[in-house]
Amino acid sequence: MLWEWGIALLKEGISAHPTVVLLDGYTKFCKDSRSWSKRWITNEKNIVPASLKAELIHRLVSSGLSVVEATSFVSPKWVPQLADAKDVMQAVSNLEGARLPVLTPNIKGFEAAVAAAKEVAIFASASESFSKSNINCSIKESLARYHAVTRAAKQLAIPVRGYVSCVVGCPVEGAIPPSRVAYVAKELYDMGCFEISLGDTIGVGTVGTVIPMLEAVKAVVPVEKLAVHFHDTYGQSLPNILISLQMGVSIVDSSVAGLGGCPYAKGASGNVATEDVVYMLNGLGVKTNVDLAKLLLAGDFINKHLGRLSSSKTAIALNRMTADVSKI
Ligand SMILES: CC(C)(COP(=O)([O-])OP(=O)([O-])OC[C@H]1O[C@@H](n2cnc3c(N)ncnc32)[C@H](O)[C@@H]1OP(=O)([O-])[O-])[C@@H](O)C(=O)NCCC(=O)NCCSC(=O)C[C@@](C)(O)CC(=O)[O-]
Repeated sequence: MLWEWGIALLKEGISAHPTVVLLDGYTKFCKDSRSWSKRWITNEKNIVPASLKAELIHRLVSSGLSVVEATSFVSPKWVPQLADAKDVMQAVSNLEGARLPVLTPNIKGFEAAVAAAKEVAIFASASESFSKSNINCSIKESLARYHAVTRAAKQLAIPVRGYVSCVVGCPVEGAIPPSRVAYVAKELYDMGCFEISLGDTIGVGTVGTVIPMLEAVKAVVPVEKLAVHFHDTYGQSLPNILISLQMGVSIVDSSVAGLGGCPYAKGASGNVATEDVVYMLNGLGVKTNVDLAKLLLAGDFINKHLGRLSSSKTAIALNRMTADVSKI
């Protein structure tokens, strides 16, 4: 009974937002943070050519994803793999049908980005230690930096998304108080971010810890402005997403083939695989506008080039099935 109620709530809740915006947060695996491969790519020895990144972005957009993060404008000293942001944006400049935001950690990155991007994202943390290791400054300093970015973006009418990292746990500090997450989320929202993505960066969150975190944030930021961003280190992303949807969140970050994993957050694995999220939402009758078959092909494409296996259970199962069918 409860479950039917939950599903009904879910459908009703989501039908208010007919398409769950799946932010495929890591197509920008060139240069920065949010690339579902970024960390992947950051850890990748060989530089992945801009043309390959652009091809993947094209494939993801053609699968129906409405937002594909394309790249980031950060220090190449910090993330050498992401030094071709401009080239990637050039290669996707006439791509229609999806928003292609880029990550910028400061005004320098923003100024470089505006020549090529129509939307940017800034990223703060609820953990002091992760803020330091990730963007080399305290939470307070990062918010001051981001005020400069959102002011500049407002003048140019460029939308800014805000991320809060380590919303459940931090590799150094352990559990993060929901009140701290709410504080950072509200600061980013109040300075003008149109959306706040809540990142369980090291994937330690469970339904039991996601609920209080979301309750604290929902008290200070409208739930329709919230997104969730789960890493799948302990395999808890899908239940965490489900409870988030039931609590009114309707924007889910994910990464094709489950790529990702942050070099600045020890032990962080890849993001939840977009294929698995889409499969779950399809099963719930939630409209996503994503063509799962095309998404699988995009995942196969990048995995082949990167010489890795997919972390998506859906991709593994469907690929095995087609292989079995082809044997008949
Ligand atoms: C923020 C900094 C730059 C501070 O790094 P810093 O060393 O403190 O910066 P700086 O101001 O001292 O500058 C150092 C050098 O970098 C240059 N520089 C300075 N800024 C830029 C820029 N934007 N673009 C290009 N170059 C830049 C600057 O010009 C200078 O060049 P030099 O004079 O030495 O030749 C650095 O820490 C950085 O780039 N960090 C980003 C690292 C990163 O990509 N982290 C992963 C993000 S993923 C994430 O946060 C999680 C998320 C969002 O996905 C959600 C989740 O899972 O939680």
